[in-house]
Formats: sequence, C-alpha cells, structure tokens
Amino acid sequence: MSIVLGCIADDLTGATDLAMILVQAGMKTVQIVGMPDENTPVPDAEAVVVALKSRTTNSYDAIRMSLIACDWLQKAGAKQIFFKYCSTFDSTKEGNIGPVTDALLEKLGCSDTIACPAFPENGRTVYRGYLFVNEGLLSESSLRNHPLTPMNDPNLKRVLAAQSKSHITNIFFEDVEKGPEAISQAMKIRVKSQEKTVPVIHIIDALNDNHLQSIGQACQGMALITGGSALAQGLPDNFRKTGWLPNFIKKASFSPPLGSSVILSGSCSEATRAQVEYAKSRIPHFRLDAFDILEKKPVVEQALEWAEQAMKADDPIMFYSSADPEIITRIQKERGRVEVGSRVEAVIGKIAHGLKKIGARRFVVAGGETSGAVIDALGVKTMEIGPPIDPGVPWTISDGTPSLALALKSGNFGTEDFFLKAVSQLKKSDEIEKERAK
Ligand SMILES: Nc1ncnc2c1ncn2[C@@H]1O[C@H](COP(=O)(O)OP(=O)(O)OP(=O)(O)O)[C@@H](O)[C@H]1O
Ligand SMILES: O=C(O)[C@@H](O)C(=O)CO
Repeated sequence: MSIVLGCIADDLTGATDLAMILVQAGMKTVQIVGMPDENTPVPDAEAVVVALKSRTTNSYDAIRMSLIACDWLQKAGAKQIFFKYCSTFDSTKEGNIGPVTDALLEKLGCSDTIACPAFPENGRTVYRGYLFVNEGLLSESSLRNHPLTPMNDPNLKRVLAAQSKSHITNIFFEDVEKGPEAISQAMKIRVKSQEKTVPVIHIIDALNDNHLQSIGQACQGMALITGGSALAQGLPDNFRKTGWLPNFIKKASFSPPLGSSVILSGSCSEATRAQVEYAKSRIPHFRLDAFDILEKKPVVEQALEWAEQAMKADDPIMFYSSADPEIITRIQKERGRVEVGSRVEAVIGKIAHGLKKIGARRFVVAGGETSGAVIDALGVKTMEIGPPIDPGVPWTISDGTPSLALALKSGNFGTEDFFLKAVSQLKKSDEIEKERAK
C-alpha cells in the first residue's frame, strides 16, 4: 500500500476530524502527531494526516513545520497535498492560513489552489465568500469570543487577503451548483485573467455535501488543496478513477483498551461549556481554576489526589478549566492571552500524564490546543481512527504501550451529552466484545 493523499492539519482535533472523513470515504488513514522526520516510519496507509500545532504559533514556525511535513509526505509518495484548517477559518490577523498556503503553493510550484472551509453537516457553509455558522454569519457566532483566534470578519476574501501574498478570488455558488466542469472552468478563467505573477487562491462557495463532492472532483490533479475536513469527502473517488485506490472499502476493526475513563476539557467554546454543564450534573468533576494555575498553586497535585479516590468508582470523571467569556477576557487582560493559554494547557497535560499512571486508558479531551497538550504529555505519536461519536469526532487508538483510547473533540463540535455519549459508546463495545468472547 502506498500513500496517495498527504494531509497537513493545523491542529490535532482538526486532524482527527479529517482522518475520520477519509476513513468514512474508504481510505485507510493514519494520523501522525507532530512533525515527522527521517526516522518516522511510513505507515501502511492510503492517506496520512500530519497533525501540527500551528494554528496559533507565529507564522515563521507554522510555515517551517508545514514545509517539513509536506516534504516528508511527498517523499512518502503523496500525490496530492491537503492543508486542513478549521471550518470556522480560525486564524489571527497575521495567519496562519494565508502564510502557510502561500509557502505550500511556492514549494509545490502551483499556479493556484482552493480555499473552502465549509462543513455543512456541522452548520458551516460558504455563500458569496461569506462564512456562515448555522443560521448566522461567522462574526455573529460564538467564534467572535474565541480565546485565541476571535473571528470578527465573515468575509473570507478580506480575511485571507490580509494574511496572504497570493491573489484571492471567489467562485460563487452558481458555478458550484453546475458541477465539477463549471468549477474547473471558473478556476482556469481566474488564473488566466490574473495579471500579477503571484498564485491564485479561489475561495469556493459550498452549501451542502453535493457541492463539496463537485469541488473535490474539480480538484483532481491539483497538487495542493486547502480547506475544512468535509472537502475531503470528494477526493477518494478521484483516486479510484486513476486506479491509485481500490474500488472496495475494507472495514477496520476497533478494540479499545480497558481502563478508567476520564474527560479533560480546556475548551471554552459555547458548545463545550454546555457539554461540561451537562456532565457536571451527572458525574464526579474537578474544576481547574486558571487564576490558581497562574498563581502556581499545587493544582496538579490536588487534581490527581482527588482522582485517585474518584477513579475507584466505575464512573468517568471530569476535569475542566472551561470558563465563560467574561472570565477569560478578565484573566487574559491581566496576564496575556498566550501566557494564560499555555499555562492552562500545561497543567491539563500534566494531569493527563498523572491519570495515565494511575490507570486511565480512555481519554475524552475537549479543545484543539488542549488536545495537543494532552497528546504531547501522553507521548502519543500515531493514532488509528475508529468509529465516529459525532460529526467530526471519532474514537481513536494510540500507538505505544499501553495503548490508549482517545476522543479529541474540536471546541465547537458535539451534542450536549457528548462526553457521556463517548464513554458509553466504548462501554457498549466492551459488552459486545464480552458476549462474543463467551
Ligand atoms: N479558564 C480559562 N481561562 C483562560 N484560558 C483558558 C481557560 N481554560 C482554558 N483556557 C485556554 O483556552 C484555550 C482553548 O483553546 P482550545 O483549542 O483548547 O479549545 P477551542 O478553541 O474551543 O477548540 P478548537 O481549537 O478545537 O476549536 C486553551 O489555550 C486553553 O488553555
Ligand atoms: O474544522 C473544524 O471545525 C475542526 O476540525 C477544527 O479544526 C476545530 O479546531
């Protein structure tokens, strides 16, 4: 088996989201955590997703990491590179979506690429170049209060033009609706009519999965594509047409390790806060106070002491630092956004490490940055993708001994009962396994 599609994701939960969509579309997919190097074995897979932590780093580092990942994927045989970012286009004024796309365009020698964050199943659609979250504009959604990447402008052309040296164009819904041929044609016209000698990035409208399928088909043979995970659903068929991918889909097996279940939430999104509230009234929980963390109180020790007792019962337990926007704004004003974020992440990582030592084997983590910190602390290098819990969030199993079951949830994904649903999904699979073994 050789790699056909090489993906670079700018955060961990986004990578898992993409890997799940590729698996569902029939590609054997492995996720590599962090930058691969010459010692990283090429997995036996058709698609590889490299999960970086480059969404909120400085642009220099984001470019450097993405180019190294791209190089590795190309050497491993990838015929197309997919730069995956958030379906809500999470980025700062400086980047990193624009700078990384520019650098990849240059490296791959492309005249153009596309940018399409749409993820209709999760309510993200693009119409006339404006990004919508459910029924409203991006800038009216809770993403305007994101602690690291507040999104206040829904006009993707404007947002990307501020970050990128490329020429930004739009391909509107009317062309997309007509299908792959019309989309390809529209892209060609825009590249031809471009007077400057810079590459072109086409922001493409997409309101539903049919549109994404058409866009995927129109991208056949394009060396670089960029967008949200849902864009991937249209790609495997291109590879089947060229014979790079078999026409049958093999179902992968999934056997999660046994052990205690823990929930770690560092996401402060609206969806996660509702999920935390839901779980709080049902399972033992421990609040991580960001002010205590900044004052260097022994939060990790206290949390683990509590966990040793709480884990004696069979219930999952939850740790959360998730807080309301007013509290976040206050602490960030006092101590700086980056400082607060990284200190809280470090503490959650240490707690995860301690929990593994005392028997936790099933981790549900909320938040992309938080998941990155947890995975680092747990020493996970690769992950195999298992069954979906909710759109965009699968169970996964890590490499290494002991192996761990991990559900890494993007901040805004999942239903209100997500945490408990994820845990009971594995319990059900344990019961089925027990029955089978009888
Ligand atoms: N109480 C708190 N006060 C200030 N910052 C916090 C607090 N709790 C968590 N944080 C920080 O907020 C950030 C949340 O980002 P994270 O990526 O984990 O979640 P998210 O943005 O909701 O998820 P995603 O990136 O998947 O959309 C992290 O850096 C985390 O450390
Ligand atoms: O695309 C999304 O919304 C997610 O995969 C993600 O990246 C959130 O951090």
